[in-house]
Amino acid sequence: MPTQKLTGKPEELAAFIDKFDIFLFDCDGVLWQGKTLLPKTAETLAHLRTLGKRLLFVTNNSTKSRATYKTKLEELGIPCEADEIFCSAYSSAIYISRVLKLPRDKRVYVIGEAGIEEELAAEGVSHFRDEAGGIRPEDYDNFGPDEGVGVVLCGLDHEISYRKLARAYQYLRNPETVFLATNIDSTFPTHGKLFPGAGSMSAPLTYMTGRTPVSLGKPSQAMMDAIEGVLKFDRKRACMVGDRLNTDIRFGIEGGLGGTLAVLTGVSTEEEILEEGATIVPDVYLDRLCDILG
Ligand SMILES: O=C(O)[C@H](O)[C@H](O)COP(=O)(O)O
Ligand SMILES: [Mg+2]
Repeated sequence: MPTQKLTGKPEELAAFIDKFDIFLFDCDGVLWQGKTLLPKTAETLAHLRTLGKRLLFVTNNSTKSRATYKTKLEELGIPCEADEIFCSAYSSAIYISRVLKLPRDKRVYVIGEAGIEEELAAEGVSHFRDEAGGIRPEDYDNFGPDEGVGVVLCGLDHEISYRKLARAYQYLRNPETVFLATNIDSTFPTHGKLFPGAGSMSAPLTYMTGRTPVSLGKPSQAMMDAIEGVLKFDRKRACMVGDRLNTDIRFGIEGGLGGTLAVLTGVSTEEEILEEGATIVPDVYLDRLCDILG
C-alpha cells in the first residue's frame, strides 16, 4: 500500500484520528528537538487527550530515565503519567534483569548517561561507568577481560572516549560477556541538525570485535514487551508516530500496530519515504505533528 501525505481536510484528519484509541509518540524529532518543543506539540497532544485518546511516549533516547522524562515533559507543558513513558534505558534494564536474568554477582559496564544507571538501579542490577577523561598509562596494563562483567551496555554518551571504548573492548574480548545496545540510531536530531547517535557509540566496538550488539530500542520488539509489561492495549487500535523510518515506523509495522504516521521534523525525509522500492513505508505522513490538527 503506497504511503500518502495527509491533506489538511478536517474530515480526513478526523477520520484518521478516529481509527485509533492510542497513539505511541516517538520523542526526539517528533515532539521536540533537544530542549525545544516543535510547533504546537503541547496543543496537539492536549487535543488528542480531549478526544479521549491514550498517549504513550516511546523514546530510544537512553540519556534520561522514565522519571526524568516525566519531569521534562511536564516542564515543557505536557502533563503525563510515569506509566505513559517508555525509554530505551528502561527496556534495556527490563531485558537484563527479567529476560537475561543477569546473575546478581555480575555487573553491567555502561557506556551512556544517567538514564541507564537510574533504570538499572531501579531493577537492582549492579553497574558501573568509567569516569570521564583520557586513557592513562596505567590503563594499558589494568584494562583487560573481567569475568565479573556480565554485560557491556552501550547507549548515547555525550562524553564518549577512547578510554571508555578501550575498557569495553577488553571486556568484550570475553565471549561470555553479553554485548547490548540501548538502541542503534546512527544519528541524533537536535538543534535542526543531525549529530552522532547511540549507534555511533557502539559501532566502533562492533568494528573492533566483530560482535553486533542486541539492541533493546525500537525497532526491537523488546520495547513493545516492556510496554506490554506495564499496560495492555489493542495493537490494531494503536498508531505509532515517528520521525525515523528504520526505528519508529519499522517498530510500528513489525509490532502489528493499526497504523504508522511519519513526520518530517526529525531524521527521515520525504524523499526517503517516497523512494521507489522503499522497504519501510509509513501508512501516512505529515510535515509536522501539529498538522494533524488541520
Ligand atoms: O542517538 C539516539 O539515541 C537517538 O537519536 C535518539 O535518542 C532517538 O530518540 P527518539 O527519536 O527515539 O525519541
Ligand atoms: Mg525520533
